[in-house]
Amino acid sequence: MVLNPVISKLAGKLVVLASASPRRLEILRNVGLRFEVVPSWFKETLDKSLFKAPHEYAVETAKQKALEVARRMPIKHLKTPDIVIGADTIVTVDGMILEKPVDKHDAYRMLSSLSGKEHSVYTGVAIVVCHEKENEEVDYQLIQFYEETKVKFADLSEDMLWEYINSGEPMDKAGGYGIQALGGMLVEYVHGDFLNVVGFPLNHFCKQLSLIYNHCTSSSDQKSESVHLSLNGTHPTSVLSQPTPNVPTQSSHGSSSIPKPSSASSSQTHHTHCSPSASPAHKVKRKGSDSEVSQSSWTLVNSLSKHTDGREAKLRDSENTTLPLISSSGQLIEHDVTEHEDSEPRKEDLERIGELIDGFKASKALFTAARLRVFDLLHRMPGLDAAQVAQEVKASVKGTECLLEACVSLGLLTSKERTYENTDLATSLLRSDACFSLHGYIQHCDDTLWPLFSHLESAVEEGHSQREKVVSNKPKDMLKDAFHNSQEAKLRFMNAMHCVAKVAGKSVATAFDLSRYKTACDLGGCTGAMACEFTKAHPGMSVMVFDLPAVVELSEHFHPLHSNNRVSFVAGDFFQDELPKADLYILARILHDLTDEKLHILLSKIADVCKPGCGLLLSEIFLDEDRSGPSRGLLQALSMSEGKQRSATEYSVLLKSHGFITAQIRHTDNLLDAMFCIKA
Ligand SMILES: O=c1[nH]cc([C@@H]2O[C@H](COP(=O)(O)OP(=O)(O)OP(=O)(O)O)[C@@H](O)[C@H]2O)c(=O)[nH]1
Repeated sequence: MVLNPVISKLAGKLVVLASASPRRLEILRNVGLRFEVVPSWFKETLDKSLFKAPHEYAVETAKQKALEVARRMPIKHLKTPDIVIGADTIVTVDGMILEKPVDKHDAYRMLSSLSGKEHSVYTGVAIVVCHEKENEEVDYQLIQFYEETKVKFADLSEDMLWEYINSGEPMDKAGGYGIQALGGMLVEYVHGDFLNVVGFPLNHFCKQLSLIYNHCTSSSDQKSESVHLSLNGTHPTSVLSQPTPNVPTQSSHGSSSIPKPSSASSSQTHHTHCSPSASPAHKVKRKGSDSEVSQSSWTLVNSLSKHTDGREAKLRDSENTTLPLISSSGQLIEHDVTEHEDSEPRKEDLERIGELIDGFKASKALFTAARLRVFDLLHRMPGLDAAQVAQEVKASVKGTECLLEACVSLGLLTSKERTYENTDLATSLLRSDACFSLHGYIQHCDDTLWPLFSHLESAVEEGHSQREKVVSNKPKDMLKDAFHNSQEAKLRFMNAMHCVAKVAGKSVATAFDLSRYKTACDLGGCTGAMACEFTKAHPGMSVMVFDLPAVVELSEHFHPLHSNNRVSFVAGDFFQDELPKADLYILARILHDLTDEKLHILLSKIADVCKPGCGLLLSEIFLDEDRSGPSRGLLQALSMSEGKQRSATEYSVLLKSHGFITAQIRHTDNLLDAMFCIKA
């Protein structure tokens, strides 16, 4: 990165964008920053009246978004990021703070209050820098700032206002407009950073990064010094908090201190608008026990499963001496990790490789425990010991004990005095009767994908799926495979699809404002789980599930969906038969598995039946534009038979060739992303 060397300084670091905003993602990705997106779960409900100035609210919200992700990741993702970036954009006019409209009337209220006037757009940004220390603690340092841009709107007629609102664009945008798209037509002038209005003040951000990486934290000693100072309860006076001679002057807002809203964070935090400051550190201590969060003392004691502790201990041993590897013939190879390298391998590299090497063992341990219904059992009868579990699941005591211990190390179970209980994760996702159970999908992975992946080498050599090696019959299509088998196999396959639709359905169904559509058709909608989420999210909408006759026949096994009278089932083959008429078509997890030829046949059929203004909602895993992730999508491609994985732009281009214009894209942080297109 020539333009901004500091971006390249982040290469190799785990940078996390704590935001679901596709615009922030695009702004940062466009400058070559490599990062993961982990949207924040922080609810934007801080009491605005507690803030002296609106930008303080934006900064505090950005901070809470970033900290929530920084705290969650070590526990839920079992990895600690190096940097977490949070942001919050607000619009202020006539003393009011405008966020995203909740519905069309709210959008009308906002846009009419902006008509003919100048307003301010503030984006607050928080950068949380995480430092993992030798003693298994994580120190958090916080740099926060904001940027203001002034925007003047033209006078807006009622017709213009409603046309704009009905385009759907205002709904996920601060102040109810998107300056980068149709909303740009409403704007007379912009004073300040344009990208700040779009959601991220890139220039100011780069300057702050440069302060962190070029001037302030050149040595790890300095970093830890700042932590100890802040933990002593004093205001941070670390290097990060000292304005350096090179601190750029960003704007004329002068300095501001962060007030004390609901969290205790502010009590020790004083920041100037222009200079980066170290916050009182959040100190994370890893324990094998439940989490304990003490914000008031600015000390967070997070729980990490024994998994992390155990794994790190093992890696540290191997780091010093040898890395044990298992050869394909099963022999232990003592491999001197330093033998062929000039420099010692980095701890995080060893950790990453260790995770990859052991990944298959972890998957199979999970599959086996799920198959034996260990999580169901421990939900019904928590606190059993290994012998009792073994008796219930009809397995050996020795094998069961090993499996239970492995599950504890993976964060699926907890153990106390050699008795076992489910973790929250197991309770919510692994019990077969949980509302968001992935049990059926796990079974499918074990039954179908596991054998397929055992032939991966041949698949790579030959360039096609090895499905014929793992199913007795020849057809390559997964659904048809299932339908050539027993009823039980068909139901198992449907159950796998059902699980994914139930877990991802709400995120997909609520990703866009679809209130204008009254009838939808979910093509290949299987059990109707996704359709059901659409009817829940859109009270005025009815959804037809269009799927093969055999699927429709078996769908009644998936109660209580059939009690939802806004979900109906129509039997047919979308390649052969006429498609039902609807205002909105849903294609969830369909396109990635089709050949180009089939895909164009299907899209042409949808385009033919769609009138202008009809919607098409596509839900798939969207690959990063440079195809560097997410791994989930790229790994799935390894087992796909005919289709391919695409980025959001690739899907957009494909749909455009059939007359569908992409209106919005949503990276949901759930199992599936979503794209909303309108027939031109
Ligand atoms: O001209 C534009 N103005 C604003 C936007 C987009 O508006 C939203 C602002 O909302 P917020 O800061 O709360 O961010 P979210 O989208 O909810 O994502 P988080 O997960 O970060 O909370 C933001 O997406 C801007 O990009 C715009 O697009 N144009």
